[in-house]
Order: sequence, then structure tokens, then C-alpha cells
Amino acid sequence: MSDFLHVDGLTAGYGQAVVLNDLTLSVNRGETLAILGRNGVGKTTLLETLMGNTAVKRGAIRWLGQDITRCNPADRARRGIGWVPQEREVFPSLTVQENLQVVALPGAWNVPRVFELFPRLLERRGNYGGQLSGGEQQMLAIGRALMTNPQLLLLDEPMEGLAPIIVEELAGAIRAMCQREGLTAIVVEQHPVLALSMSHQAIVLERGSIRYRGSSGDLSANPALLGELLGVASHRTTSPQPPAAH
Ligand SMILES: Nc1ncnc2c1ncn2[C@@H]1O[C@H](COP(=O)(O)OP(=O)(O)OP(=O)(O)O)[C@@H](O)[C@H]1O
Repeated sequence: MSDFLHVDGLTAGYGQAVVLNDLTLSVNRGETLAILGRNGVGKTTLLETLMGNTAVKRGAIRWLGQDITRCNPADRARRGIGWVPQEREVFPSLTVQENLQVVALPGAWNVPRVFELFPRLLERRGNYGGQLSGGEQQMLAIGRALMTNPQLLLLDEPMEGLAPIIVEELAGAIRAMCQREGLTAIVVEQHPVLALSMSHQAIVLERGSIRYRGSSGDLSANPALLGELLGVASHRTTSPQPPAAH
């Protein structure tokens, strides 16, 4: 059990519908956890539940030693949980620089550091959010989340719908953010090889329950198991790089 984030026997869903069933998991500070699973198994719902956007029926979420199960999303954000939703949600009529500045909270992440992580955003700093490509919007969405200086970052399918070259660029930035800068993250990602290359630990969900948990290195070294768990042949979308030890 981790004092950083510990989810204990969590059963949650929407209204009366139960999506997550008796989930228990821990994340340690500095670790990246990949959430894998087929469509509709509850990956996004897990992130939504950590953020406080679903109905929790049973179980508890402990964050930095405190029970936050009943805290609302704004309170969780104030306590240091950052969220990059699938929809990105950048402000279209603010420039890149303004999008970053408007959410800034004190801490190690600031505009120059975000530009260092995403040089493309530096080139586009005077452009409006609405003028950016999908990939640039995703970089801005991650940059905005970093500007709130979270202790934990939740990323929901950050690569979805992006061209392979942008996927490579984003994956490199996420690895740098997590492995070089030591940020703790939970990443939902459809491409298993990519997800495993960015993470230390992985869980595979099946119908709202944990079917498998283990190190990402072990799982990526076992394509037969990965294929069995995900029901598809895992195809490589980027060169896997083992996460740095820490
Ligand atoms: N807002 C909602 N209200 C009611 N049911 C929902 C809502 N969002 C998701 N669901 C249902 O919860 C289940 C899990 O969906 P979820 O989006 O968490 O799965 P997922 O693993 O992230 O899928 P995908 O990979 O397709 O994004 C699905 O049956 C879905 O229809």
C-alpha cells in the first residue's frame, strides 16, 4: 500500500450503473502507471473516478494519507491531482502563452520549462488555441496541466487521433516528463507497446476489474500474454524504451 495514492475496493459508475468493480491499486511517487484494456472496460471511468466525476458506491481513495473519496473535483485539483481530459479543452481564443499563464500555480513548472519540453509550443506561442493542430493542442493541454504543478498527472489517451510523427514527439515528451523530471502519472493509452514504453507499472482492466497487474517491462517482454490479455496482436507503434530506474 502506497501513502501517495491508494485505491481500496473501489466500486463506481454513473448513476445506478456500476462500471468499476472492487478495484484495488497503489501508485508510488515518481512512478508511471499505464492503464490498458479493450474498449469500454472502464479505463476512462477509472480516471474520472480519481478526479471525482463519478458515483462511488463502495471503497475508498486515499491521497497523500487522506481520504478524498467524497471530495469534489476542484478540491482534488487543489490537492495536486492534475487532469488532461481526452477532449483537451484548451481555450481557443487565448494564445498559447496565455493558455499557459492563465492556469499557473506556484511550483517548479513554469512557461519556459513547458516550452523546453514542447519546443513546438514555443514556436507557436503567439497563436490562438483554436489555430493549433490536434497534436499541438494536446501538447498545450499537457502544458496547461503542468502549469498547475500537480503531484499526480492523469492522462486520458493523449495520442488518440494523432499522426505517427506527432505520437513519437509526444511520447518522447511524456517519457522526459515522467522519467527525467520524476513526475508521477497515470496514463490511459490504447496502443499497448507505446503505453508500456512510457510506464513502470501496468494494469489491464477487463469489465471494470483488474485482470493483470505487473511491471511494464515484464509485460512488454511477453507479447503472447499481452495478446491474450488484450485480445489482439500487439503492434508496435514506436520504439519501446525501458523506463529509467529510480
Ligand atoms: N458518462 C457516462 N454515463 C454513463 N455511462 C458511461 C459514461 N461514460 C462511460 N460510460 C459507460 O461506462 C463503460 C466504460 O466506459 P469507459 O469510457 O470508461 O471505457 P474505456 O475503457 O475508457 O473505453 P475506450 O477505450 O473506448 O475509451 C462503458 O459501458 C460506457 O458506455
